[in-house]
Amino acid sequence: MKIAVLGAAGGIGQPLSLLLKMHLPAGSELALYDPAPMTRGVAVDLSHIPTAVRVKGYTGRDPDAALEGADIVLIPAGIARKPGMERSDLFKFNAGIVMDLVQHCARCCPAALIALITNPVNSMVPVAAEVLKLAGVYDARRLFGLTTLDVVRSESFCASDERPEALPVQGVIPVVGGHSGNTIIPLFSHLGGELGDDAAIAERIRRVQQAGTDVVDAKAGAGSATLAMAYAALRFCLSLLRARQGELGIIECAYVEGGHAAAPFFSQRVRLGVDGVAEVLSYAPIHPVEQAAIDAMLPGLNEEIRQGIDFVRQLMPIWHQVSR
Ligand SMILES: NC(=O)c1ccc[n+]([C@@H]2O[C@H](COP(=O)([O-])OP(=O)(O)OC[C@H]3O[C@@H](n4cnc5c(N)ncnc54)[C@H](O)[C@@H]3O)[C@@H](O)[C@H]2O)c1
Ligand SMILES: O=C(O)C[C@H](O)C(=O)O
Repeated sequence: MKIAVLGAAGGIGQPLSLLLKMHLPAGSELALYDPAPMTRGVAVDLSHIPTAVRVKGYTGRDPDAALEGADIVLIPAGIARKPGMERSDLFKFNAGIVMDLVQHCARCCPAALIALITNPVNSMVPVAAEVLKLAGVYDARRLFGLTTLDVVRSESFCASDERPEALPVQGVIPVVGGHSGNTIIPLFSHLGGELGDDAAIAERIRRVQQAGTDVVDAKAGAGSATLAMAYAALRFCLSLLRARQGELGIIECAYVEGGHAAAPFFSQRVRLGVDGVAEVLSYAPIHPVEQAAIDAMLPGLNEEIRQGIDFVRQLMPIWHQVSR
């Protein structure tokens, strides 16, 4: 299997590449692309770790050599938030980057599974979908927005300093909706047991929704979540790989197209198979507080989706003229 990381020299890209070098199955190939000149150095550095994973660094203007033959493409390319910013403020910088990179994916590895980390995820996945559609290679089963960090946080927040052993079984708490502010809806009701009153449930949801901003504020201008994100992306990538190699029963949450009546793209539990999403799974039944949170955020989520689609539909014709 060949795994390409686009944005590999960045805050997420470096620890993610390290984790991949350590945990990918023996014989895998890791292709690291970033326009930052240090990328080859990152690859040389990682190549000194004695695991049976080949690493190669690529820089320069386009990622084609890194993408050639890739089975999975992980994209943490683009800028991150600073205090006071919303994820949506990143749209104008990151949409062009994603549009460009996904065009290269369409050309060089049209059958690859693509997992987008770049924010705002709620709009970037529709951007990528439109690009792939225009290139004639779109398959909704193969495109994912990464929301695993919300799942990871929901699991972590079940434990506390007093009860570090309270971590739930991995994957039991689905996080649905999207990946920004109130579109992030962790369904703690799936844990079963005593949930507390409505205010307590709402507060648990709010804590997960706020978690990204807490990191941004705590890093005080030096970026957003990188380390837990790298862990989350590794976890998701290994699930994709296991499913691609035929293992059954692999379930993850991800922001994908289809499967939800109220929004064309929605983060939900999916069963993974050889070609990506094999089945979108129901998250019912849920608590009324969780349902109210979903209902309240849907207009905003649909607006973010529309922004991504419109961006590509307006820009792609101009883009093609300029690049001809
Ligand atoms: N989905 C999530 O849960 C989640 C979590 C954390 C961060 N993020 C997002 O991930 C993105 C990256 O965050 P970061 O902290 O690694 O940022 P960063 O600035 O540290 O790194 C981004 C990297 O992207 C590279 N880059 C820029 N243009 C590129 C291009 N055209 N092709 C390839 N690489 C390119 C830069 O050179 C840089 O190395 C941000 O948009 C951030 O908001 C998402
Ligand atoms: O909050 C951010 O800007 C980064 C990421 O989306 C996160 O949830 O940590």
